[in-house]
Amino acid sequence: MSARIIDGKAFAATVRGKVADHVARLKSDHGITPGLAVVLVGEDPASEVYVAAKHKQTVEVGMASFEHKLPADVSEADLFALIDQLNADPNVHGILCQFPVPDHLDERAVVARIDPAKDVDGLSVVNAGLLASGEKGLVSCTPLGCLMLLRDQIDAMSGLDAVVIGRSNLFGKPMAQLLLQENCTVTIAHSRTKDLAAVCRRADILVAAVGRAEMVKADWVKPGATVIDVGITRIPHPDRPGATKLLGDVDFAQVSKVAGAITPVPGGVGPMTIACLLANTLTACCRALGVTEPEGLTA
Ligand SMILES: Nc1nc2c(c(=O)[nH]1)N[C@@H](CN(C=O)c1ccc(C(=O)N[C@@H](CCC(=O)O)C(=O)O)cc1)CN2
Repeated sequence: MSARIIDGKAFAATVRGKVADHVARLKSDHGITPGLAVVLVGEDPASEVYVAAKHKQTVEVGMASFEHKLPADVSEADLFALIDQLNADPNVHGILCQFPVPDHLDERAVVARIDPAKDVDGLSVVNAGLLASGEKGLVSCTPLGCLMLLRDQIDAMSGLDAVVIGRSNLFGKPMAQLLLQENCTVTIAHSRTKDLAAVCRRADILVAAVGRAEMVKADWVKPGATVIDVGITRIPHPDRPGATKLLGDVDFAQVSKVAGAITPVPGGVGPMTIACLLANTLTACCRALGVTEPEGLTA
């Protein structure tokens, strides 16, 4: 048996299309252009690529993009002054600081400085608390993207066993909350979980976000399960000197023979992250204006 390959790149394009349609309506009906501000501290090469992609896709869906690049040694006070200015700017509906930030800055303090209504990364304590309470907030982009892919793949998630490997605030915890909201029976597994393979084998939905390349093997997966791979590890390409290759947390070649459906890396979950960031910015803008929110773009 060979698993269905979940095409996250195509799905993300559909999400961006829906966002663009709604942005056009906001402009024509209300004269409003949603705006996203992205703050990049330092020169991490991967972050520069992601921030450039965010800018390009923001403009493509018709939103305003505000990019702020700060030096790696920027003080916390200067970074906070910029965030305060963005919080107060009525043309900015979403704000995010690209992670990781340099070591002298505290990611949690940075997130806490952002107005929760503009926290389109959904990482603030307020938004995490709203999600945990089942109330309306802004949901972290990568878990929201995984939820959209799962809803598209599985007709009835209610009652299914879901295992999330990874317990980060950015991904594992919000992912587990979203699966719980879908009435799954949810287990959060992590580095201290006993017999991780056996725990994973129970899952109808297995979501891997451990950050260890190809850790999830075929005998960890229940036949027919839906497998979502959130890992991205870049390694030197085995056949092409100087080139690199991306690996997920799942051994794709092995697991795709057992799973019912699986996301590839690249082209699975990754593209959904930026698509959901745009969806969150649109949602934040609609809420700020008190106008109808788009359907199907939130949890
Ligand atoms: N403030 C945040 N920082 C970071 C986040 C985040 O959600 N908020 N997530 C990641 C980086 N990221 C977006 O910021 C991101 C990661 C991956 C992709 C993506 O499209 N990946 C492609 C492969 C791209 C490549 O070739 O490298 C894929 O998987 O197909 C988009 C965005 C950390 N920081």
